[in-house]
Amino acid sequence: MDDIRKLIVGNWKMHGLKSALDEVDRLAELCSRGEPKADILICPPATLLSEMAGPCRDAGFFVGGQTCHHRLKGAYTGEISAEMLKDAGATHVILGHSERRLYNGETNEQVKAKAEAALSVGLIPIICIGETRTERDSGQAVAVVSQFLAGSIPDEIDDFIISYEPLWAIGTGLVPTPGEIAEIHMAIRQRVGGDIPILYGGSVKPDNAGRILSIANVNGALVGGASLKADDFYGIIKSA
Ligand SMILES: O=C(CO)COP(=O)(O)O
Repeated sequence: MDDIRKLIVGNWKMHGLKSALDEVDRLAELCSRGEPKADILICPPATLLSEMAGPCRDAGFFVGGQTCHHRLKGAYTGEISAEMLKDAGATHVILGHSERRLYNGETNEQVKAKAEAALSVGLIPIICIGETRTERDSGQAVAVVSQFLAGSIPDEIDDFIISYEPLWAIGTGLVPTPGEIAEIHMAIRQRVGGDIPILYGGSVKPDNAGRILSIANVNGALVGGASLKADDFYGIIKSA
């Protein structure tokens, strides 16, 4: 559905010391010059979440986590629970990002359990899915994405967000053609129904955001590198 309000998400990944709060101030200043037509969500490292929640709320931005544990509490050294994210001011949590699937071995089953934990405390999960270059080149992109969807979305929920992030487009400057994005987003739309926002992620920049965000069933963007500097991120927000 193209009448879903666009959502532009900044995934800061493992970037950002306290000095990054200046970028939030700068973004707030840029956005205050004109009413943004998109919702804005920043997902900083967990260490910055509490401190960023206040300034973000004042500026009308949401803040979110980058992952959470599937249990709400317990003896899990180094982990962070959905409830802790919520307590720190988060409204959303990114789950199943390909970097976590790759480096932390996250499976669809774990992503699904994490999404259930997030939903149980009122956080909106942003579930990431996407194919590798090899899978795309062998014509399996739609099938791979469908498998991710079938495996990682909890049953009977209607408050979640999907982000399609082809692995080969993350941090590479490569972007699928509009037709390729449209095909995958349509396949996702058919699976999740009309009201679920579907984001695109992977090398979204100020100079290609307008083109990407105008593709059917693209309801927003999940932005990595270009979300770290307020001016770049605002360039994307403006395109929405
Ligand atoms: O992984 C991404 C967002 O989650 C995309 O990262 P880039 O925008 O740096 O390609």
